Amino acid sequence: MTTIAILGAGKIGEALLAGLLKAGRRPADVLFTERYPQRVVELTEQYGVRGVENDEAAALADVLVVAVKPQDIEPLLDALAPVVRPGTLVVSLAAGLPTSLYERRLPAGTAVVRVMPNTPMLVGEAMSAISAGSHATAEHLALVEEMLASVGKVVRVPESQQDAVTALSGSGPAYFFFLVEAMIDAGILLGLPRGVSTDLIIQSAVGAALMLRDSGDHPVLLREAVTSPGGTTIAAIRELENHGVRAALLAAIEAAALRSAQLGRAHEPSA
Ligand SMILES: NC(=O)C1=CN([C@@H]2O[C@H](COP(=O)(O)OP(=O)(O)OC[C@H]3O[C@@H](n4cnc5c(N)ncnc54)[C@H](OP(=O)(O)O)[C@@H]3O)[C@@H](O)[C@H]2O)C=CC1
Ligand SMILES: O=C(O)[C@@H]1CCC=N1
Repeated sequence: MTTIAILGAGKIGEALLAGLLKAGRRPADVLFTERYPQRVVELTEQYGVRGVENDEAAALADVLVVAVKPQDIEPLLDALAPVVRPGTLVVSLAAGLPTSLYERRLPAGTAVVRVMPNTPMLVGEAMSAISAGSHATAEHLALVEEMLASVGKVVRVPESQQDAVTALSGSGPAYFFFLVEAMIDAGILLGLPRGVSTDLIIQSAVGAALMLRDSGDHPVLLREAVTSPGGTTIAAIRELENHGVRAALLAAIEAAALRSAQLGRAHEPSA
């Protein structure tokens, strides 16, 4: 069985850890690293997996999944470079960081696959996009695809599209949580108890998400089916358009993609 080490078991690293175990991977086949001993204890107690140092992970694992913040990548790669074994596959989950950065800093020929996942991995509903670095083979891509398919959906994209993917599905869950939060507040404004408002909105979000996924209908058709002539929905839609919500989403997602590209540029040799 392939041994996977997750380097940096924070929010997305833990989501992957939990998702892999939930999908049936044996705790003995999953390792993680973390900076603080207390976090190591917590994760070990919760998941029954072993916390190790980064150099030990490099010695033991077939796949090293890098899940630290882009700002923490340089010291981690410095620590890994002398200990990464030939044949190890490095999988990057970090926003913005190109595979060329890893290839420059790790031993020549290291196979790297860049992945942009999202936190619904925790419930087996991740959306992950994967791209091969220049030394990653079809087998490497297939291995990463298989690993991520156990915790959600996977698509293959050219690496040049990863900043856009990061802005859409990487950050995407946050936009939906933000909308839900605002809609719950609208219920409060209308005088509903917070618990009732929360139940109404979350179940509406779940129902709408399932219709989007399972009906095969375009979102416009689904929205039109809710929008009765002279009714309540069109009164709300007019306000959303008046307040530029569509334009705000375009601008917000464009800003996220630009930030992803900027995070990558910060690690270019001349930067
Ligand atoms: N959160 C998300 O929804 C998504 C995040 N990502 C990407 O995943 C990466 C991690 O993000 P996220 O999980 O949110 O961040 P977190 O800060 O929650 O997780 C990163 C973890 O790595 C630890 N860490 C840092 N350096 C080391 C090291 N050298 N060795 C071991 N552990 C280390 C951090 O410790 P400490 O707390 O001490 O800093 C932290 O616990 C980022 O690159 C991000 O772009 C990708 C898709 C979605
Ligand atoms: O906000 C971030 O930078 C990370 C990457 C995608 C989602 N969270």
